[in-house]
Amino acid sequence: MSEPLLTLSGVHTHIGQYHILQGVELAVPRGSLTVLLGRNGAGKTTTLRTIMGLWQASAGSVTFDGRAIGAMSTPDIARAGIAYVPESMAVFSELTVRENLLLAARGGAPDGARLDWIFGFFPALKKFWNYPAGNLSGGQKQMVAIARAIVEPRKLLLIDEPTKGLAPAIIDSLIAAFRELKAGETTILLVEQNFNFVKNLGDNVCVMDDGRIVHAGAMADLVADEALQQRLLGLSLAAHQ
Ligand SMILES: Nc1ncnc2c1ncn2[C@@H]1O[C@H](COP(=O)(O)OP(=O)(O)OP(=O)(O)O)[C@@H](O)[C@H]1O
Repeated sequence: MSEPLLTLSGVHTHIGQYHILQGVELAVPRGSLTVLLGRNGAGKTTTLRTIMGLWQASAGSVTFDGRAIGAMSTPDIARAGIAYVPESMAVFSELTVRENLLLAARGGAPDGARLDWIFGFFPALKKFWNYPAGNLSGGQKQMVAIARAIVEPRKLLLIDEPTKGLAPAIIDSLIAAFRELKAGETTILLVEQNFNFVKNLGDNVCVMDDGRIVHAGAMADLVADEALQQRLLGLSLAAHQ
């Protein structure tokens, strides 16, 4: 088997005086969609922010595509091929959808074929192309945020809870978009609390609790084992079904 695209080994992260990540071990295989599940406050967002260099790990290593990225700056990590879609949907409200995407394209104006591909699963973006992004609904803003991350090919997408607050029809278009991305060889690390959304989408699953990975395996194995689901996800399932 080839080396994972991303590996976290013994990663500890402190935020101020708080010891949040406590030895995270995580491997994201190339071309896979890996889901990071866990209850509120488990450390999922902190893991993504640590990978992105927004928090500095106090110990351990982060390796991406064969390079140690733990000491690199966030812009350098982005240039290395990682895109991050935070939970807060990073869009520029005053700018149009078009301008939001143009700004995200580092290599000049986005390729027309790529835009058509994005419009294929997010038609609303074409419709509201010249509207300020701030006027869009929450689901549409989420589409803009994801479109910004995929406007150019990236090796790895980090996506934090994309379904939060979204209507089922929009969740369906997100599922289609993630399937397409995966088919196009983009590796995805997806933080979610909505098990129903990810159970047919993820190849692998990691479950976090108290700043550590407490389970890692194939999603199909977790889906087939209700006792394990209950043990690992009882709290979050009860809260989110
Ligand atoms: N800026 C911060 N200052 C202090 N503590 C923080 C900060 N950000 C996160 N934490 C704490 O770190 C812990 C992990 O938070 P994190 O956001 O990583 O969890 P999460 O698993 O993503 O949770 P959720 O599903 O609720 O988003 C929590 O106890 C949280 O209160």
